[in-house]
Amino acid sequence: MKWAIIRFPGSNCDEDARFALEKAGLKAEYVWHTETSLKGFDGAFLPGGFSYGDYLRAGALAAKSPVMEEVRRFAHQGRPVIGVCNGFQVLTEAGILPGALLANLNLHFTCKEVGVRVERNDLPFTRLYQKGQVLRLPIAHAEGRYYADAETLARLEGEGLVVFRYAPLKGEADYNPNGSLHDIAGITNEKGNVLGMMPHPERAVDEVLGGTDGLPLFLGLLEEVAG
Ligand SMILES: NC(=O)CC[C@H](N)C(=O)O
Repeated sequence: MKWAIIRFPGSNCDEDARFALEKAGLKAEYVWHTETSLKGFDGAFLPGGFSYGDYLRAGALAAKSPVMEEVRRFAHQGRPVIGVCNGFQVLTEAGILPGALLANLNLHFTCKEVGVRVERNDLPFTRLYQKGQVLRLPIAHAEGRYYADAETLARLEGEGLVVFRYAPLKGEADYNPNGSLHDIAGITNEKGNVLGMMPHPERAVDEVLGGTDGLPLFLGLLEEVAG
């Protein structure tokens, strides 16, 4: 299974994404955002970073890149698409996932480890986790506050599209790092083939990085093909 790691001007987690995918045994290649075809690829990974310097709104300009039409096609065809951090922002700005990522409530760039609860494990991305398991993953963002209108939120909850929620690691009361509604850290689409999340699983795939809780997400993608 070959993954396209989409590079926008200002992407900075592209190499981390490649490291994680390859560590899990998957093939990955970088694809510049001006490409109009993802022929030969099975999945698309939109990495974190500051595409277009986060001008206008994080992800807003990258969402208009030529390659995004292909990413949209992948999403509709049921192929796996993952957007992490800035990648999640791009997916919402492109309308591929609902809602928006607003400025953190504290108005600070927040870089720390957080608890992230797995809400469903019937997706390729989460099949190797237990439902209810709390992962320790890093976040690093200024615009990570998940927001959606009441109707969209009700639909997300009603259809079980919330995949990850911020949760206490050690019983702390202030576990939601950015003010996301319903503590939402990651969502999927109706088909369950598109994942957008603010925490960085690709930065938690080796003890030397401080933890390995992100690795099963990538290993799960491998199982999908093997199984
Ligand atoms: N690591 C990231 O992708 C975070 C950057 C992101 N554009 C932000 O909201 O700050």
